[in-house]
Amino acid sequence: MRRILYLGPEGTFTEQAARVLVTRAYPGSAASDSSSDSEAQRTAADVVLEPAVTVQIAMREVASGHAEAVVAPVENSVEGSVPATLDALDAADPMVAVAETVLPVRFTVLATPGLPIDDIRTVATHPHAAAQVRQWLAGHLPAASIVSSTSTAAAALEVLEGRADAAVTAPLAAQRYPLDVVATDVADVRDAVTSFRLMRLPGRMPAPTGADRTAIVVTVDDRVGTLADLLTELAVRGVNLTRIESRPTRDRLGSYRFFLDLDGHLAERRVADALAALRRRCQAVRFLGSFPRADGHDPADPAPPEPVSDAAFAEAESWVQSLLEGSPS
Ligand SMILES: O=C(O)C(=O)C[C@]1(C(=O)O)C=C[C@@H](O)C=C1
Repeated sequence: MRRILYLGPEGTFTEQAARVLVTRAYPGSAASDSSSDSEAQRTAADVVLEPAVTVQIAMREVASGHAEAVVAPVENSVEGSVPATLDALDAADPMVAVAETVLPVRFTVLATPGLPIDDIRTVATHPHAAAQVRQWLAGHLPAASIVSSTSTAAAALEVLEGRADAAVTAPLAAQRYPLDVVATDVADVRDAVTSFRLMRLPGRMPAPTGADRTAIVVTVDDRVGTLADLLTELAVRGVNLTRIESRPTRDRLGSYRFFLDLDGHLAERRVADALAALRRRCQAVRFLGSFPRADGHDPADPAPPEPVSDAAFAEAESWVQSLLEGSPS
């Protein structure tokens, strides 16, 4: 039985994402049974979805071989990267992403059964969720203070256990926990989305699709122009940077690692060549996976410019080879 762990408990946005990703990454699995009330939810194809308390715990389980993969939130369009996931990833070397999905994020507010709205004094939720409903809370529950929880479903559990009056949750939580629904479809920013990735130990990489993403994390020297040099290596090879996020290395003040997302697949020459250049330039480069982009291929996306196409790389390499062999072509 292959265990796929997600940020739990049951009823998180991450569970919703895990169901999408598992179906995609493990064809033949049917991860759509949301009616199951068992802790570990069985799917077909020997895959079982299981909640974990934190992403860090889930990644440790994968690293130790006790679980096959983990699904974690990576980035939200309103609040940015999810630091807990980046830090867990940093600690869980090696771990690579093989699939991603993007979900619309609209919240449901749940409360202690029978509690009048005016009596709600504490609202529990995940910090990323809190940041997406601040205006709504100020308008509808101005007297309530926000209590931080490890996930939106953990917040629902806190209400169930009497440690908070209300919780800002994923819609799925309303099906999983016997709480009163105070409001649905809550979001300060209407079209907010969060991206999630399925990550596992390195193995067979997903094949290039023409619309892929490559993730890496780099450690650079603290000197003038180091970041500019790094970005230049990407730019000259026509590699588009879609995200750059710094996280402290935790060694000392002012020391950072950079998480980068690039358009393209490691199997494309320009991407491989750029990573090789970064390997020469940076203190450390860690590969975090090449996988199909959730948004698929945008027909408006231009193909890589001719000087950095795979064909151009191959032609130039065989020209250099011909020089080495003394028969210039
Ligand atoms: O708490 C959850 O339900 C999660 O899946 C986590 C998470 C996040 O980390 O951003 C996922 C989507 C929403 O943006 C809010 C919370």
